[in-house]
Amino acid sequence: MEVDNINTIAVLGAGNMGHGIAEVAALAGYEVNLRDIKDEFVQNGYDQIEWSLDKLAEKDQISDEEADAALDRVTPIVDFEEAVEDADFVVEAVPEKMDIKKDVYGELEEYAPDHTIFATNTSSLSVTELSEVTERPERFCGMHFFNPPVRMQLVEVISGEHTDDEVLDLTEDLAEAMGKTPVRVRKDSPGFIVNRILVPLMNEAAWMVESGDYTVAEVDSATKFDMGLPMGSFELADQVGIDVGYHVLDYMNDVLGEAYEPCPLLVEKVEAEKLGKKTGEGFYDYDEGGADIPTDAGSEDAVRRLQAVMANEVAKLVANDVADPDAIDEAVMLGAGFPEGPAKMADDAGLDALADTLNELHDETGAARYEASDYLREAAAEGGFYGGDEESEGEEGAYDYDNIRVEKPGEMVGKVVLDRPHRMNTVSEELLDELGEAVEALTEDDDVRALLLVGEGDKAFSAGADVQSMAAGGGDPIQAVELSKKGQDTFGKLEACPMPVVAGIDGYCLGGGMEMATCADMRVASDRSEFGQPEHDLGLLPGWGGTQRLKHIVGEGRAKEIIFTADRFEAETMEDYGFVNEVVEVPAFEDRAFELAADLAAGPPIAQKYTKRAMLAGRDDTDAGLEVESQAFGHLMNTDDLMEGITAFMGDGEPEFEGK
Ligand SMILES: C/C=C/C(=O)SCCNC(=O)CCNC(=O)[C@H](O)C(C)(C)COP(=O)(O)OP(=O)(O)OC[C@H]1O[C@@H](n2cnc3c(N)ncnc32)[C@H](O)[C@@H]1OP(=O)(O)O
Repeated sequence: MEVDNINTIAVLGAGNMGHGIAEVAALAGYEVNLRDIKDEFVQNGYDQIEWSLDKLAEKDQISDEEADAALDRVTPIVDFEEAVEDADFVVEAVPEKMDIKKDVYGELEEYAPDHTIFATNTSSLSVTELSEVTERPERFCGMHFFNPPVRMQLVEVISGEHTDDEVLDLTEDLAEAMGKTPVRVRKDSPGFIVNRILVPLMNEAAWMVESGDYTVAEVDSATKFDMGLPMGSFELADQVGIDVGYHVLDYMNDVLGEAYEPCPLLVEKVEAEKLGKKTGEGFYDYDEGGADIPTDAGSEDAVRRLQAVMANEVAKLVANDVADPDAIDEAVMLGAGFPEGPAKMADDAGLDALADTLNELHDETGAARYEASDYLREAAAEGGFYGGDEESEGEEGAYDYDNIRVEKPGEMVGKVVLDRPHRMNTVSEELLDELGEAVEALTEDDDVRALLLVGEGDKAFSAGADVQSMAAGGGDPIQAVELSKKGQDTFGKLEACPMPVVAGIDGYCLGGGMEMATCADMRVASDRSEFGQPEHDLGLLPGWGGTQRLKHIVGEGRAKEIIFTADRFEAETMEDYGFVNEVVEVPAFEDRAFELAADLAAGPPIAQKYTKRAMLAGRDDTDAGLEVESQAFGHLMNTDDLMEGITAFMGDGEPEFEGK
């Protein structure tokens, strides 16, 4: 079966995950049978879908017509046979109890057509064990969505022991057709990828406090502000539910052994029913304002310990062939919002140092959880999980980055894609470094004569500085000055790049993202794009050149309006203000942005370079600009490009400039 043969999807269970998955499937154009055991359950799920679709339409993420059409595709059903008899694919999302799920599969096998694929949305149970209840274990896999499915990009596609590869391929195709990013989990291993990293992290946080060496505030400050993770470890445990984390850990403990022994601190919380946010109290008291994490209570020791434990989990997953480091990193960034994956973080920290930390803790405590996996040392000897190959040449020659992609789509265009769609292509320090390097390398690349700068995905060009990784600086003023300078300098490279630069903007273009786009020579935007400098709303100012560069494009009055109001502006308004050169409807946007870049790439490189240089030099000093202009005018007299241009003009042809 191919993904195109899937028309009807049955979603079993209309709870939080079930109705969310049904919504995603309906939005992707599938007929969806949403089934639960009682009318009121299934109706409640249906109402939630309606509410969520309305919200998407309110936010202009879909049109009213698309919302209505998606809802029309969902049929709420209680009768089991009716729900599955015409289903090509079934996603089961009933409660996380082995017995309940097994009963459901018994019934499902009875009524589902032979060709139907079964996928369980379990986050913690064995896919293999569930598959063995059915008569089609080879057409059974895990399809683990994250909560809420409509917003979370990641789907872990898990192979059971008997699953056919074609079934995994098809399930990945289906996840992509639903607009999600699938990550393959090659083995049915407890916690799969994301929970396998997060749950031991929470457990280690608890052991650190249990040992008396750290407080909750110190561990959470280290996690959130030193490591830059979206939440403190305890804050995360409270958010997920301490009981949920505990049950996954308990299962890991059963299957994987002593290294996953739950910390007594977690057990105490579960026994006292202080389960986190949902019960009003966990590690934090939510009647008293919840998590209030100090920005400066972390320490290098605490960070190293948490990183060492995560690195050990990465090593075990890789050694056991569950997933590769890049799949682990992608899954954890998409599923847990980490700014960087745990394998990359561990490589940066140094695997030998992390293994030493584990050894020291093991010597001190004798606890199995600190036994370093053999593979951790092996990977260290090979230069890291990525084998020290981060600098190696990728398909596009030397262009191999983590936060951006460089492509050469032809016609002498160098395309730079801001590639952090899981975080709205926000700009981290690493992204700045990579962008600066890429602009320099592209400038030297003979195959490239114009740059096209775009954002990955359809949500954002860039939503600005990554506030989370900015907070990871712990609010240090000196570091912030340096960060501001780095952004100014990097975008300055774009501005001073001798080639024409086009920014292709589709979606949000905010804060630092707008400051980056300001440094392009021309801006093409889709009609759904929104612009703004929201920094004043955060008590900041546009510190990557926004106070200086924007006014040269829109004038000081408009620049002040944009910065002081911190409002969001539509593409057409920004066209009126002179910021956007051209607004294009969404379907035509990509082609038009490329076409403009390709047009500019066909222009005379030397004249273009000097034009940019003269205009930049003349920005604050017209005489200096005029001087550059006249000198450049003289230089151009001596170029082959001038002859080519004039000959083509006389002969009525198109010039072919060579930059000579
Ligand atoms: C010197 C330069 C300074 C600056 O640039 S300061 C930053 C300026 N930028 C902003 O203030 C924009 C902040 N973001 C927003 O206002 C909203 O987001 C949007 C309007 C862009 C989108 O809203 P919606 O569609 O409702 O999505 P969502 O749930 O808010 O965001 C999706 C995920 O993206 C993360 N995110 C968005 N912007 C940033 C950011 N600037 N820094 C870090 N993360 C960001 C969110 O947190 C969330 O993540 P999760 O799904 O994990 O909850």
